Amino acid sequence: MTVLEIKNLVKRYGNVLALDNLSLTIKEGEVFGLLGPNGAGKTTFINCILGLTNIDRGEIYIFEKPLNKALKELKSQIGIVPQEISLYSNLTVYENLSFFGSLYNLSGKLLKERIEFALEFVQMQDSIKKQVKNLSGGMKRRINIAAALLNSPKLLIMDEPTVGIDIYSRKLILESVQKLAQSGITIIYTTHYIEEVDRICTSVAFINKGTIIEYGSKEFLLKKLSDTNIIRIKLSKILDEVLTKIKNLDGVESVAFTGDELTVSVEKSKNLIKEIVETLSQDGCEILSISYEKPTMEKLYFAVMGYTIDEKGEIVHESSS
Ligand SMILES: Nc1ncnc2c1ncn2[C@@H]1O[C@H](COP(=O)(O)OP(=O)(O)OP(=O)(O)O)[C@@H](O)[C@H]1O
Repeated sequence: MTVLEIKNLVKRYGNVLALDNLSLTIKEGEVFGLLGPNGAGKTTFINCILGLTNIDRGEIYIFEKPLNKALKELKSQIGIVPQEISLYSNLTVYENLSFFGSLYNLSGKLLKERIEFALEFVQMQDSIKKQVKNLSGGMKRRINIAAALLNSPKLLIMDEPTVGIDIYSRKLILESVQKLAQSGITIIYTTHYIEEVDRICTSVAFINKGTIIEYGSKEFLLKKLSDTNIIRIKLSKILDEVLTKIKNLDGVESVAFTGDELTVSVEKSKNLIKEIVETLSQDGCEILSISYEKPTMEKLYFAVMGYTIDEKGEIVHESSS
C-alpha cells in the first residue's frame, strides 16, 4: 500500500520558495528519511502533509486518499512528533499523556494500558509521576514520542526528534524508531544527521532549497555510489609524473595526494590495485599501507550535495570539485 504520495508540491512563503515541485512516494513499512540542512524545507513538507499550511500547487494523498479526506477519516492513524516539545511543564508525565490520550478519545483501562505501553517503549516508566519541568530535554522528547504513540498510529511523522539532546536519549530514540519499524509502522523521519539516516532509514530523500536532489531506497542510493571504489594508499612521497601516470590508467576517475596519502577513485569493474602498486613501485615510492573505502550515506550525500552538514544542521563545507 502507498502511505504517502506527493505530486509536484509547491509551497511559497511570500518570495521564499520553500518547496519547489516536490514529488515522492512512500510505501507501507518504510522508514523514510528526509535529510537536509536548516531551511531546506523539511518542516514545511511536514506541515503540508498534515494540512497545517496551505499549499500553492500539487497533490497530496495519504493512505491513497486525497489529503482533506485522509485527515478527516484517518487522523487517528497518524502520529506526530513535532520539532518543538509540546508538553505541559507543570503537569506530570501521566497527566500529560492522559490529556493527549483524551484527544484521541481514549479513556479508562485502554488509556492506562496505552500510556504504560508508550512509556515502556521510550523507557520512561520510572518517570510517570514526575512533573515534565523536572525532566531533561532528551527525556521530554521521549515523552513527546510516547504521546504520538498513544493512538497506535500506522504512520508516524517525526520532525528532527533528536536535535539538541544527550547521546543516551538519542540512542534510545533511534532504537525505538527501529523497534517501531519492525512492528510494521511506516515512519517519516526528518533530520540533518546523516548517520541517523544511514542507521535507521530504508529509503531517503536528500532535500535542499525545497528541491529533492536525490531520492530512493538506501540500497539503490548506495549502489549508485558503489560503482566507484576508493583506494587509499599511504606513501612516504610521490612525484608529479607518477601521479599523472596513475591518473592516466584506464578506469581511474580521479587522483589526489594530500600530506602522505594518495586517494584514487576507480571504476569498480576494473581491478586496478595491481597496476597502481606496480606503477608506484617502479618509480621508487615506498608504500606504507593500502585500504579500501566502503560506500556510506555520508559519502553519497557529500557527492550529490557538494557539502556536508554540522551538528547544528548548518552547511559547513563547500566542495571544491
Ligand atoms: N512561516 C514562514 N514564513 C516565512 N518563511 C518561512 C516560514 N516557515 C519557513 N520559512 C522559510 O521556508 C524555508 C524552509 O523552511 P523549513 O522550516 O521548512 O526548513 P527546515 O528544513 O525544516 O529547517 P530546520 O532544520 O531549520 O527546521 C526557509 O527558507 C524558511 O526560512
